[in-house]
Amino acid sequence: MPYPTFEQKLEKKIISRFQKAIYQYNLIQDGDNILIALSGGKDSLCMLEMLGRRMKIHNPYFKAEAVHIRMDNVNYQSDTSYLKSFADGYGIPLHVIATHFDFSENSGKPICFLCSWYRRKQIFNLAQKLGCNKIALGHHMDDIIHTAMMNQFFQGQFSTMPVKLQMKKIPLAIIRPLCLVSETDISQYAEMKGYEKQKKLCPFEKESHRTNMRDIFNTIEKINPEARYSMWNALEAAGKLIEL
Ligand SMILES: Nc1ncnc2c1ncn2[C@@H]1O[C@H](COP(=O)(O)OP(=O)(O)OP(=O)(O)O)[C@@H](O)[C@H]1O
Repeated sequence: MPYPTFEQKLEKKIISRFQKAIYQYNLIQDGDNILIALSGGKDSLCMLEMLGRRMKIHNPYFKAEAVHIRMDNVNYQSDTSYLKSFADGYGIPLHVIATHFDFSENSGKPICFLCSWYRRKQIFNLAQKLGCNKIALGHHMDDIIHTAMMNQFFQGQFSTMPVKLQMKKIPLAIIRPLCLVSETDISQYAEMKGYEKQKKLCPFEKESHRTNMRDIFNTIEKINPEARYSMWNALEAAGKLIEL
C-alpha cells in the first residue's frame, strides 16, 4: 500500500481533531439543529465542510443551516454566490442577511466591536427564528489561545472564548468545533482545497492586540513547540473551556 501523501495526512489530521472536539466537549448531540456562521474566511469554510461531511454520516444525527452577514456600509466584498454553492455542495442552505450599523453612534466603542456586536445580533435572531439550538463559530485553537493571552495581559482575567457556551436566558449554545485545530493546518488545508479567498478584506482590519499576541505566541512556540498544549491544559484544568 502506498504511503499517505502530505495532503491525505493533513485531511485526516483535521478530521480527527474535529471529531475529537465533538466528542470530548460534547459539542453536538442527536437532534441538534445548528446554525453555521459563515464569514467566507478559510476557518468558517473549513468548519462548514467538516460539519457538512459529518452530517452525512448521521452520527450524531443533526441538521444544519448557514448564515452569512453582509455589512452594507463596510467596504469589503464577499462572493455570496461562491458561499451559496459551497454550502450547497454539502446540502446546507445558506441565508444571506444584509445589515448595517451606525458609525457615528457615539458609544465610544471601537468600530470592530460595534460591527461584531451587530453581526452577532443578526445571527442570534436568525437562529431563534429557525428554531436552532446551537450556533457554530469558526474559531480555531490559535484564536482561543490568543484570546486567553489578551484577557490575561489586558483584562487581568484568566479566561477565553469557551468551546461550548450555553446561553443563560435563551435556549441556544455557541460551539466552536475547530477548537482543537491549529491555524496553520487550516491555512494549508484551505490552500490545498482551493477555497476562494475573500475579494476585498475589511478596511478596518489592521494591526491589533490580536496580531501582537500571535507574534508573541509564535516566539513562545519557537522556544517550546508544546506551548499550545500546555496553555490548553491550563485553560481546561481551570474550567475555562466549557460554560454551561
Ligand atoms: N460576516 C459574517 N457572517 C457570518 N458569520 C461570521 C461573519 N463574520 C464572522 N463570522 C463568524 O465568526 C467567526 C469569527 O469571526 P472572525 O472575524 O474572527 O473570522 P474571520 O477572520 O472573518 O473569518 P474566518 O474565521 O471564517 O476565517 C467566523 O469564523 C464565523 O463563524
